[in-house]
Amino acid sequence: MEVIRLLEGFAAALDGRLHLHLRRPRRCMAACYEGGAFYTPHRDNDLDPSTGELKNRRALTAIFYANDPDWTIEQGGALRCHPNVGPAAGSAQPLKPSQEVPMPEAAGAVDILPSGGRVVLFDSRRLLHEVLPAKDRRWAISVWFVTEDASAA
Ligand SMILES: O=C(O)CCC(=O)C(=O)O
Ligand SMILES: [Fe+2]
Repeated sequence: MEVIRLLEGFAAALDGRLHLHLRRPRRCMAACYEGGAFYTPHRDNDLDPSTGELKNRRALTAIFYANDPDWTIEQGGALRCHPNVGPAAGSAQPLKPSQEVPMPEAAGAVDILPSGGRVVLFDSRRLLHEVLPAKDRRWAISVWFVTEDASAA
């Protein structure tokens, strides 16, 4: 599939510079949000508070949006990123979700519209993010690149 190859290309280019030892996953996900669907703030990989270990092996999230390229802010569905919250990865004392979820307009939140053709890459273990309610049907194809050793990189 062309989209997956595209995302793999971006991941490989990043790996070439950052030496994350990324591995191609076996699966990808096509997600369709409809009728005001949203996704609350989360990390794609996080520390399990009970064990202090990362919950999975996801290291890099890569998303391709398969929507109208002229998606507008009125259509909702932005990917809201909170780069100034956290990071959880590697932290001995992860914040509790109730402590770390900022107010919507909290310092430094960045909204990315899911415009068709747009590709977003981010650190699965660090970036707190959410999907705002989408008024129109919203497609996203996601690939989570993993590392052999979750503690690596
Ligand atoms: O579709 C998006 O923009 C992000 C979705 C997401 O955060 C997830 O599936 O973990
Ligand atoms: Fe996510």
